[in-house]
Parts: sequence; structure tokens; C-alpha cells
Amino acid sequence: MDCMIKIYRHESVLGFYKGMSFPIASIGMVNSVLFGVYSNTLQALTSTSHQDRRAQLPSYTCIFIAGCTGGFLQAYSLAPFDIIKVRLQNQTESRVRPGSPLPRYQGPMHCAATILREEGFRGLFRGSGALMLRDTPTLGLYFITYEGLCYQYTPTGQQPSSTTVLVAGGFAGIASWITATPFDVIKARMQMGGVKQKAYKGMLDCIVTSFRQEGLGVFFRGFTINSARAFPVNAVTFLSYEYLLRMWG
Ligand SMILES: CN(C)C(=N)NCCC[C@H](N)C(=O)O
Repeated sequence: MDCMIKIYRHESVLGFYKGMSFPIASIGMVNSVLFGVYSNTLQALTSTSHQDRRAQLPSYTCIFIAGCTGGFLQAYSLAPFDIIKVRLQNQTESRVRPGSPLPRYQGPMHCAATILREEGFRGLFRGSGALMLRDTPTLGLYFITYEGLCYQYTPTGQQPSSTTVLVAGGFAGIASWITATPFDVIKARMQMGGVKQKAYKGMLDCIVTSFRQEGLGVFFRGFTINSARAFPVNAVTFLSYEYLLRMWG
């Protein structure tokens, strides 16, 4: 609440939409990498199509491996878009007050160009190690939760109902943020390294320094708000996925 009030006072309602254009432009591509790699890996591991898998749930090990593979590849396609989002979101100069200093990054393209100029191509992938550690096991757990709940609440051989898909997708999103939040905190700090604070020497340095300075609670910052957001976002994501597969699968 304190964060929300301060953003509103300092930056007006526009503050809540910072860094939004790049995620919107990239989400389709990033999700198609994730869901495409997941489905194809599971198909390769189990030699069954999406529809066959409804009758006989593949083993949780196969689902986990396929989810982790999707998560690993998703992390690398997401990294350059994510760093731009994080840098723009952390820029707190007010856009509405006349006479306030010009922000360091004036938009996503300017942000990308500045990172390339000042930090090189590798700058766009800063924090991608933490992003990969965040998304690899997380997406394994994400798909296990989703497939497990759908299987549990669907009569054998039938397709899950829209309500089941929405609820299972929502809970999968929340479950994924449980494992993701500690690495999400580290990733964001690494991505901001060199801009607002001293750059960390590496991921371990970032973990140890954050823990020493702020205690264990630092690794769960933002969990509540991320989970509240995760339920509707992932409910709709899985509903779209199921509908598209039924239409074209
Ligand atoms: C980092 N985490 C938690 C995940 N990658 N979770 C799986 C999907 C998340 C979804 N796109 C969302 O934004 O909630």
C-alpha cells in the first residue's frame, strides 16, 4: 500500500504503467516459446499428442522436464525485454512535474540503445543467469500444478471444463511465484546493477549482500502482489492455450 500511494503521489497514475510497452510487445513471442517448447518436448518424451494426454496423464517427471526446458529457453528470449522493463520501472523521476530533470531513459527504444552503448550487447543479458535459475524449475512446477489439477478435477477421458482450466491455471501461476520470488528479487537487483547501485560482483555476491543488509525477508519481497496478479493472468493464459489447441491442435 505504501508503495502504491508513493507511486501515485510522485508519478500520478502513469507511474503504474511504466515499462509496459515492451512486455506487451514481447509477451506473445515469449509465451509461444514457452508453450511451444513445453508441448513439443512432452510430445517427444511421451510420444502422445495433447489430446491423448488427457486420457492418460504423462508422468510428473516428464511434465517437469518439459516445463523446465520451456522455462530455460523462455528465459533467454525474455531477458532483453525484461531488463528494459525493470530499468524503466525503477526510474522514479516524475513525468508530470514541469521542470523536473529529464529521466535517464526516455522510452524503451532509448533505453535499449543506451544499454547497448554504455554496457554493450552483454548488457542486454545482464541478470539472465538469475532469470534462467528463476524460470527453469519454476516452469516445471507451473506445468505440474496445472496438469495435476486438471487431471484431478476432470472425469477420465474428457477435456477439462473452462472453469477447471481457469482455476488450475490460476493456482499454477501462484505456485510458480513461490519458487520464483527469491530469484526474481536477485534478478531485478542484478539488472539494476551499475545504474542506481554499485554493480554486484556476481549472483552470489548479490545474494549474500542482500541477505546481510536486509535479512531473509528480502527474498520474498513482492510475493503477495505477484501472486494476486498471477491468478487472473495465468487463468486467462491457460484458457487461451487450451482453446487454441482445440481449434488448431
Ligand atoms: C517467473 N514466474 C513465476 C513464471 N515465469 N511463472 C510462469 C508464468 C508466469 C506468467 N507469465 C506470469 O507473468 O505470471
